[in-house]
Amino acid sequence: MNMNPSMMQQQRPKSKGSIWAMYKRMFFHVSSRWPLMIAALVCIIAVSLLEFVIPQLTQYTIDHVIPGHKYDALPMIGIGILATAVLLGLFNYWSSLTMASVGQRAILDLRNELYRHLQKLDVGFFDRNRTGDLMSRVTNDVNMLQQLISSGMLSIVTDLFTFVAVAGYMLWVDWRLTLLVLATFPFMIMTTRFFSKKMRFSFKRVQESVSEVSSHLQDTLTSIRLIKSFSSEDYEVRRFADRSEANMNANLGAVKLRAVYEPIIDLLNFIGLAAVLLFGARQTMHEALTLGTIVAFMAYVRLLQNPVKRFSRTMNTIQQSAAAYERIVEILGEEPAVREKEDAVQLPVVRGEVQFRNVSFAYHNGAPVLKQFNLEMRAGEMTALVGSSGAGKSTIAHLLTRFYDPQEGEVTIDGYPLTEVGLKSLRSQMGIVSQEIWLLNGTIRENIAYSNPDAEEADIIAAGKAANAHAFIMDLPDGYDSQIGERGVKLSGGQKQRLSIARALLKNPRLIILDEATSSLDSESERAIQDALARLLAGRTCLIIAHRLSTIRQADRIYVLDKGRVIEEGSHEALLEKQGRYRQLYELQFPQRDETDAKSVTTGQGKPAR
Ligand SMILES: Nc1ncnc2c1ncn2[C@@H]1O[C@H](COP(=O)(O)OP(=O)(O)OP(=O)(O)O)[C@@H](O)[C@H]1O
Repeated sequence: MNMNPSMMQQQRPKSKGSIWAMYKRMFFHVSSRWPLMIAALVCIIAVSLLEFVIPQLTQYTIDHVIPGHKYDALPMIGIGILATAVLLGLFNYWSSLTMASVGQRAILDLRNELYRHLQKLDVGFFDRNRTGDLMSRVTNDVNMLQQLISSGMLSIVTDLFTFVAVAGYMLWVDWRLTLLVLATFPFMIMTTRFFSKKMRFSFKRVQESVSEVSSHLQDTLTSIRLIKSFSSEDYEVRRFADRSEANMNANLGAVKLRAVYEPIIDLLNFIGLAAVLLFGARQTMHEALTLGTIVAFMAYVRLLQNPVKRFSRTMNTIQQSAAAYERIVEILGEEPAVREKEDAVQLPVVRGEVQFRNVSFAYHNGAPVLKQFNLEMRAGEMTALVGSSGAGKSTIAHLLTRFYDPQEGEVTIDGYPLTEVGLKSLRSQMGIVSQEIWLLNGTIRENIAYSNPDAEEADIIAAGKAANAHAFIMDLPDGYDSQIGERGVKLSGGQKQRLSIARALLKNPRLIILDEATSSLDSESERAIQDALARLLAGRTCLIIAHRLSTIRQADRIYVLDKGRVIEEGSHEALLEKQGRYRQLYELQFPQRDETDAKSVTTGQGKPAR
């Protein structure tokens, strides 16, 4: 079941996505790099102080150098301005560099934290959320924060420092003129507060629309064969265009807000400037101020307004980051439903005795799948599950691997409840060969060794041979180093299956879960797979989800399921004799075969070595 990003938000408690919380978390990520931060701060202070020098030199030139005809002071003033400009450049360069390196490190940490957290979440979480949306959060949303840290954070600190220093100095020079300028600030704060909320909302829409685009890409590019086979390219192009347009509209909405907000701040700045000019001109005419002071004061007003103007632009980045941050904390705030207890027992090597006791289970918001379900698997035996599609067979395998926890009842292995044991110690003893074959982009060797990364080359080849895969692997141009493509697209169905068997063999698990493929293979590869499977199953406890009854005649115990309940149970022969559901299913699959024939098959011939 998929849900869009806004659905994900409705489900969760409202996250504390405030700007302060965002800064606190980002500060936590950079706190260990305090020497670099102090270096950046020193540079910032130096920049702010140096900003004063040029207006001071201007005032000195107008008030003293020009009236006094001090020609010999001019070269020194020129050198002073040049030196200040060079130092300003250097300190700006150092502060940008140090803050960028601190910021990039924080982003790296955050992205890794997010990915680590995603890896901890349970399978149910991934059922409910779209891969494209999650990808967009880890890439696009984290990138948004990158902007905040590398440029936004620096400019806020610089601007704040400059603002306080300049305002303090101006108050000292002429408090009345300064108060005139500062009178416009409450209006700026009100305007900023008004727009910041709207901007955040608008940026959230932008980020969500990006995630819609990303989800669509993920869905369709991974299903390109489906699209081609139904000739639905044009349909998908139209759907993509709709999502792209929604993204464009969301972006335009954000731009519109910014386009209104910035001119309002500029207007307030001009009002402040005009007030200083008019009042200052009067004072100068009354000779209460020197011409140099008023010129220098106008420069200070600019210095004071620069950070305000810059801040109004940074606001954009801050709100964009805050919207992205909200989407990131939504995931970080998500708790895994399947969790390992702190005092979890590390499971010793198991015999493989499994019990399902009164287990009831439903998927998230779904109808009950298992109701008061009981099942027993004996160590070293083969237990098979049969039943109509949707009866709950794969669900039983999911509960055994603890991909999900049941709402009622318990599942135990060798008497240990699964909820009490370490997840790694449980899953490391299980091998899953599923009808949906999970392969990663990479080489054949990497895919086989995924179950045991420390495996020796000889073991990998032995697994390949035991899985009847060695011959086809050696026929490939690069043998075990051949690339198999995304999800193994370069391999046939049967080859993929044999690779997954080789991977399970290399793991050498105590317990095997075989969710049998329904796909019909040609008889040669079917025999190759059956042989490989027989080797995999030999000597282990096995749970087989059978679609073809021919493969489970040799099972020690067969459970027949219907709508999440066991309706029959026993050996193949006993179940055939019952003349119940199993027999019905059997006759459906083998319509020509009579009972005697069926029995003769089950009692010997064709039974794989176990
Ligand atoms: N991840 C999931 N989220 C929600 N519902 C699910 C999920 N997986 C399965 N279901 C539902 O649970 C029920 C049992 O599914 P399950 O896959 O266990 O059946 P099955 O017996 O293995 O079927 P089949 O033989 O077709 O593979 C079905 O109704 C299915 O729609």
